[in-house]
Amino acid sequence: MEAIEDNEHVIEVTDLRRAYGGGFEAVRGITFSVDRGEIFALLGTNGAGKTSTVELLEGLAPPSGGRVRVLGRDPHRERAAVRPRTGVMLQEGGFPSELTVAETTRMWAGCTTGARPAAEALGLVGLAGKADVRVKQLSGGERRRLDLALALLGRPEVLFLDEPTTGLDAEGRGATWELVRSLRDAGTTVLLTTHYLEEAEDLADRLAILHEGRIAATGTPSQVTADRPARISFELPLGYFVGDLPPLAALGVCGHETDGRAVRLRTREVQRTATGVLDWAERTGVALDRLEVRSASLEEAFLGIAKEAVV
Ligand SMILES: Nc1ncnc2c1ncn2[C@@H]1O[C@H](COP(=O)(O)OP(=O)(O)OP(=O)(O)O)[C@@H](O)[C@H]1O
Repeated sequence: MEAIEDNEHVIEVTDLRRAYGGGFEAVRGITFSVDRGEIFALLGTNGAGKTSTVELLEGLAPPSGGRVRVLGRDPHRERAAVRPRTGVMLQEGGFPSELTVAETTRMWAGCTTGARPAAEALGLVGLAGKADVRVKQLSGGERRRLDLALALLGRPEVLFLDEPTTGLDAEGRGATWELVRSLRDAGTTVLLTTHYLEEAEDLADRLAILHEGRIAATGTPSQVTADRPARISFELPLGYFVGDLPPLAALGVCGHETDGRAVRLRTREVQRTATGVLDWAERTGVALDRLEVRSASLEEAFLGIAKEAVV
């Protein structure tokens, strides 16, 4: 099979659009690319267009506008060439529930060219001990892991993971993240959708936040959070109020909240604000309890984007 050049993008999406039967446009001109060995996360509110986009990447439907390339090819028109080189983990894997885990995996392997041995795929996702259990008896989290094992059977170069850790407990989620990282380190390109922002923050090399069919923010997790205000929080001693601090605007504060003695300041100039607050505490001779300085999390960036878009 012809391989794409190393310097080309493994996934390339240009001004992509998808309209449904009634004329509703779920994907409204998005552009991004994913390089070999990168983990790219698509985030977004419900109905933002993540699944609609991933289905186009998987070649399940043609776009209504724009262009999509996976491994240098059109995944819809050249599906026969692209599909064997990709692994797909859908939101709801549909397999016969009466079969055992091993039977299901072997059946799937039978339809996959160059498949890994079933036991190896099950071992990767920690299901080796469940080989003889019927699929219907698996827990929700175990079914998710079986979905992942099936997606990995063909040693895919590109892996599409649609909400891979939904229903998994903290341990299962951690194990899946570790597996995805090791696949990435071995050169697999991963595109995932997720509702867990800490998952994207932890796992993704780069990400895009979709909102109403458009990309509202994209970059590395730290680029996406960089222009969001950081937070400085502390508790004032009894008898002191936020009005006792120097004028907040002069400290570079762009917003604040108080709750009893607790004060939370938002700032884009963390050093200036923190120095101003600590200088004041020193001069006044007060101790600030529970002092914390935190840069914006992806969750704050996400909520900010959703809120701005509503205004
Ligand atoms: N077959 C369809 N016909 C018409 N509209 C559809 C169809 N499939 C999806 N939509 C609409 O397109 C929009 C995007 O849906 P999509 O499933 O891509 O969102 P999503 O970001 O994956 O959402 P979620 O996080 O809820 O899974 C939604 O408003 C949805 O109702």
